[in-house]
Amino acid sequence: MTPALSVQNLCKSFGEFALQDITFDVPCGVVTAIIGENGSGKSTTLACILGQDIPDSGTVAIFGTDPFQDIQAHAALGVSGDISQFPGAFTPNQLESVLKGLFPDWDTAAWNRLLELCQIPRTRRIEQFSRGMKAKLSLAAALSHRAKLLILDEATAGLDPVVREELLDLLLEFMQEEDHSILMTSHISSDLEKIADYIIFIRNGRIVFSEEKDTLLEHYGLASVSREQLGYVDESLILRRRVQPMSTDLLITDRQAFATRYPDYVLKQPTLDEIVLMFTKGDE
Ligand SMILES: Nc1ncnc2c1ncn2[C@@H]1O[C@H](COP(=O)(O)OP(=O)(O)OP(=O)(O)O)[C@@H](O)[C@H]1O
Repeated sequence: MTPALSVQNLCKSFGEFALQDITFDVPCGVVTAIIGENGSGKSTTLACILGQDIPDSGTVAIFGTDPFQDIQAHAALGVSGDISQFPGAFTPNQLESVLKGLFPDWDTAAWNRLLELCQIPRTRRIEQFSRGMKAKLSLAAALSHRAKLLILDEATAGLDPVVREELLDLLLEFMQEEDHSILMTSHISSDLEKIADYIIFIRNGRIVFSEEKDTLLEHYGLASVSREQLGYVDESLILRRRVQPMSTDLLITDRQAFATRYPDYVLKQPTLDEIVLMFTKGDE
């Protein structure tokens, strides 16, 4: 099946920073999250996909076609978060008039429902909105033009837990349709643990790993071993290691196998943050 989004060998340099050979697909029906430290290249990747930055090389296909040649592919795309900036002088009602003209499939009923649900005032200027209100408005707009692929850049950043939960519920509702997909960036691992199916970790402009979230959380393990215990551990089970003052942390690829072979060792299921930390601070 044609993926919702296919990114091949994307490269983009800004002085010392270089996005290098970014390649991944977002299959239909899947939520893919790009994670990584500040400045690792997440937003640049999205900006290249959306044509806001011109890549030095590489290709982007949305539902199999070049989004810059095929207007239909563009209409299939909903954008939210930092990358979607609406004119502050507009009210939501004025914004709707513009969006209706831009998107032939505009769904007025969905827009009305979402504005009601998110308690967005229709006649207040957007520049007077709080960050949470802007985030909800931008997601409402993305969800109201019957997009099949949502691209969300830090869509839940800076929001209180209640608003975050509301936005995540809207995204989960969007994902009820099997041909819908999401590509998102986020630093909030609890959000990702709730909605992402696939995790792509970028560091210094390169993909370090891309893996199913369930594989990361269900199969990986985090062991804490003494120097003596470390000597007995089968190297082939160790993905990353991080030396601590009193022990060594090991990121293990097969938690079950490790638990069977070393039943007395301290071992737990890692969080997404701990996995990222092991890839960032640990050694191979
Ligand atoms: N228009 C630009 N001109 C020059 N440098 C840029 C530009 N856009 C991004 N960069 C640089 O590219 C690098 C990656 O930035 P990017 O915004 O993609 O990171 P990020 O992973 O999204 O970070 P964050 O988590 O902080 O949002 C940074 O070093 C940034 O300074």
